[in-house]
Amino acid sequence: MNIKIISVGKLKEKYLKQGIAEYEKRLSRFCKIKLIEVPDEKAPENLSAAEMENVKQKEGERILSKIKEKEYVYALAIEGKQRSSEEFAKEVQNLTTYGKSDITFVIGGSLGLSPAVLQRADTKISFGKLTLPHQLMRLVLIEQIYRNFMINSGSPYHK
Ligand SMILES: C[S@@+](CC[C@H](N)C(=O)[O-])C[C@H]1O[C@@H](n2cnc3c(N)ncnc32)[C@H](O)[C@@H]1O
Repeated sequence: MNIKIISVGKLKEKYLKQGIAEYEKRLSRFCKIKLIEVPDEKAPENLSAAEMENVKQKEGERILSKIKEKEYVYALAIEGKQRSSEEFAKEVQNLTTYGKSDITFVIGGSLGLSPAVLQRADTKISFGKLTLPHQLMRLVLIEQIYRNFMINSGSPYHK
């Protein structure tokens, strides 16, 4: 299975980098994992609604340029569908059973994902109603992907 995580902006915090590197290492025996960062647009406080849409659109174009047609895309979105970890693990397992072995996760920038990216996505997944910082979201997501493999292999990691 090939897993790709596309996110916006450069990861700055050392503690997040270390956490993500740890899960990347753990995942390497289950799948090929690729983390892609696309440049973010400056988004100062005083942007108009149109300017905010413009930021999302530009970041969205960069995200879309990294997605191939064969990829099954999960857009991370607060308003998406919530799953339990078990449901999420089963869903990903089913995708591979039905021949979808390229799975891509997309995390938006500070203003979220553009309508074009949401439209391209095959599904939207929510990690709850709380807004998580987009950089922290990467760590939360990669841990859940690792958890998927642990659940599917019957490991006691998942209790
Ligand atoms: C700071 S949030 C963007 C907030 C923006 N107001 C929105 O509604 O998308 C940055 C990104 O992190 C991801 N994200 C944050 N919280 C999330 C949650 N609870 N569930 C799923 N994705 C989340 C989404 O991809 C979002 O685009």
